Amino acid sequence: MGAGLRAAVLVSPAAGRGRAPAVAAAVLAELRAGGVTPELLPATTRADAERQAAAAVSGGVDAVVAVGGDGAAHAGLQAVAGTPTPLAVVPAGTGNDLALALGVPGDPAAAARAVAEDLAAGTATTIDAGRTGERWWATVLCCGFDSAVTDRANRLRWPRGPRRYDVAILAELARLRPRELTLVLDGEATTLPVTLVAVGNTAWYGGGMRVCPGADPTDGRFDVTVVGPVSRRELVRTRPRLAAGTHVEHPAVTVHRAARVELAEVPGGSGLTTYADGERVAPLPAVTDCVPGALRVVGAGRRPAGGAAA
Ligand SMILES: Nc1ncnc2c1ncn2[C@@H]1O[C@H](COP(=O)(O)OP(=O)(O)OP(=O)(O)O)[C@@H](O)[C@H]1O
Repeated sequence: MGAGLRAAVLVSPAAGRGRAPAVAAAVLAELRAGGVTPELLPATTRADAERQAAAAVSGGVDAVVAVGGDGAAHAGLQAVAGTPTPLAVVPAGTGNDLALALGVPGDPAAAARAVAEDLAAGTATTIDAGRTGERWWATVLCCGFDSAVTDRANRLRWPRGPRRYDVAILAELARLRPRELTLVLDGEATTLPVTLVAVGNTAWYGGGMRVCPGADPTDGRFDVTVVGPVSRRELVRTRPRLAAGTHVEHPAVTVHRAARVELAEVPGGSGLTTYADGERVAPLPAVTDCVPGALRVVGAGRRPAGGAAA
């Protein structure tokens, strides 16, 4: 049954500060041992990765395996979403929120074994995916404080690594103020001051923060967490509660469900953009749809979503 199985493998060169390339050989070996022929794609940029993965899907591979963090998965997703070809994520990045939500083993070799097992057995899990303009995403789309931090961190030349985020957070905290957004949820519009909006297909973003704790990627809808105006002090004090998802009990936080989410700044806004899977997705105004069952995944369901590695 497993004869002739082929998987295109994307390795995110910088993921996990070099962890993805370091585990790639073990991942390829596990795939081969499980009867799957890996085809390593030589992409060195995100655009190459997307193009090469799309060509591999057209060429009839049985799966696209993304080795890296959520950015690697995001690149693979562009090629497979809306097609029957499944995506596999092998967690080796700084942020592995999709792997966490899907219950993928935390160890890259074990994750690759699970992929080969599912491909050989012909089993896959189907989940929803978000679509904003032409971009697909799988985890959480965010707009507001968090997207401004990521935007700023990406513009900083110094310091390098995760410290960039610390500097960007301090800079954005210093200029923290609510932004007037028009939020349209399944056609119902409200204009309100917000600190951030998180549109969740799955629960986690930012490397293990459970921002949309009730999000279920099989229910055909997003969970939308809206954080209203909060002071700097409250934001700093409430952020640690994101890990457990208890921030939703804060009086400034509301949670909504919708299949279509439209976000726009009121005129004179500050040029906000949206990020999803840790990647820049689209500037405002942005319309996002939950596309039911758009993504098939293999190697998932080996532990509870968000659970500790088995
Ligand atoms: N195959 C690839 N080739 C080149 N670049 C890629 C590839 N896959 C992903 N990238 C890009 O590399 C960056 C980092 O990758 P990824 O998100 O997988 O790792 P990470 O460790 O979680 O990264 P970060 O900590 O920077 O978020 C992303 O911006 C992504 O777009």
